[in-house]
Amino acid sequence: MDEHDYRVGILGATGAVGQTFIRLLDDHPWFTVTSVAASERSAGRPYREAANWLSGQPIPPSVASLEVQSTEPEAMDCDVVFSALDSSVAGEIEEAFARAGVPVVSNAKNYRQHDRVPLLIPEVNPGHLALIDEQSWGDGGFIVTNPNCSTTGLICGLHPLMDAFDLEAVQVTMLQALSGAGYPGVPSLDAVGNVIPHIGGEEEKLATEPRKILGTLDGDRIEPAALTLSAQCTRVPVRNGHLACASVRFRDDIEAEAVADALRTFRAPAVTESLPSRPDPFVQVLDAPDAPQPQRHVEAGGGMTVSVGRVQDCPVNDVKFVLLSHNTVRGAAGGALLNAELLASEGYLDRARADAATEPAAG
Ligand SMILES: NC(=O)C1=CN([C@@H]2O[C@H](COP(=O)(O)OP(=O)(O)OC[C@H]3O[C@@H](n4cnc5c(N)ncnc54)[C@H](OP(=O)(O)O)[C@@H]3O)[C@@H](O)[C@H]2O)C=CC1
Ligand SMILES: N[C@@H](CC(=O)OP(=O)(O)O)C(=O)O
Repeated sequence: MDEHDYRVGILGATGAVGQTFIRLLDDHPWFTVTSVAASERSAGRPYREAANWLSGQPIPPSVASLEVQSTEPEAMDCDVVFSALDSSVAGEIEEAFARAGVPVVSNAKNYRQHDRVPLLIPEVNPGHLALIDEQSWGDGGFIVTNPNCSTTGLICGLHPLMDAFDLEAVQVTMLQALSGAGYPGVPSLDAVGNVIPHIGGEEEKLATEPRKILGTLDGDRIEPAALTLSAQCTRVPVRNGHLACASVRFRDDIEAEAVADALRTFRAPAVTESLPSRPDPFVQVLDAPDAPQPQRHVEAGGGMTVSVGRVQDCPVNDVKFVLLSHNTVRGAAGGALLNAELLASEGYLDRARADAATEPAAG
């Protein structure tokens, strides 16, 4: 048996992100999917019938035959749940699992701004995991979230710059893929040959989530980073891959070459080294004048490596660049999986399992 060996339940398993979890967890060395849950529309049916499977690869046979459960703690036989629930129901359901002593690794937005809930990218703010010790749902359960998909990609590019320099402000225009809107998502007549310059709530998330992620843990709270960030978010007819056209301003005198160098030489913290889904490199800098492109570069590092190109001096801010990240892998299920791997390697899942074995689950 591996040092790490956990039974995983997936909440919202039939949806687009839930399916990506199932795909990424196939043959995972530490995690085995033992339960899948979704709405009452799907509960009671075999997974292969309940899910409108979107991937070209077949459903892993061990999952295809599982019966879909209702999203109640007592219906799920697992050590940890991954949540890909619709945000209209995620808040209540995730809380019920945490109160029942189950660790919740959530991809939904509901608890991202909760004072005691880490908004986590393992390579960026692994120390924020300590907030878990301040959570008090009962019975050892806890909630950890990953950021919005656009936020995740952008932060992967900004964190090495904040590490190396005194970053003051960021202006970014996001070109966001259709898969970010789930399935079936944006109506085809709105999407094809068009750009929609509004994604509900997205610009607000980009204004707030980075400040928490890049903030400093101060006792039992995060002191938000002093960073000014303004975003414009558009939906474009691309299948996968959110592209960010960004410019950054520093408090010191920094040029494009130094920015490219900081991105190339950044090394993720040692605590991430043993994590199976950790990409290497974390960020790749591409020199071709027409890179990065969603079609060519979105699958870098299995969808976990962020690509940066067109790093240039900028007459308005100091430096500008184009950044590409996989919105449903690095920005959703893959990011959450990496969070769960960090929880495992730092002992949080073993601790929760030990607590669950000694205390009766909440009713
Ligand atoms: N980090 C990020 O940036 C991203 C986050 N997301 C977030 O991930 C989540 C899932 O997104 P996506 O997969 O696209 O959404 P989908 O609509 O494809 O899937 C939603 C899932 O939630 C289930 N569900 C819906 N209503 C209920 C209910 N009342 N009770 C129990 N389960 C329910 C559905 O079950 P059923 O099939 O039975 O209806 C389905 O499994 C959302 O919160 C979304 O915002 C998504 C993309 C990127
Ligand atoms: N809004 C994102 C996807 C998403 O669901 O984001 P969030 O996890 O912040 O709700 C997009 O459209 O690409």
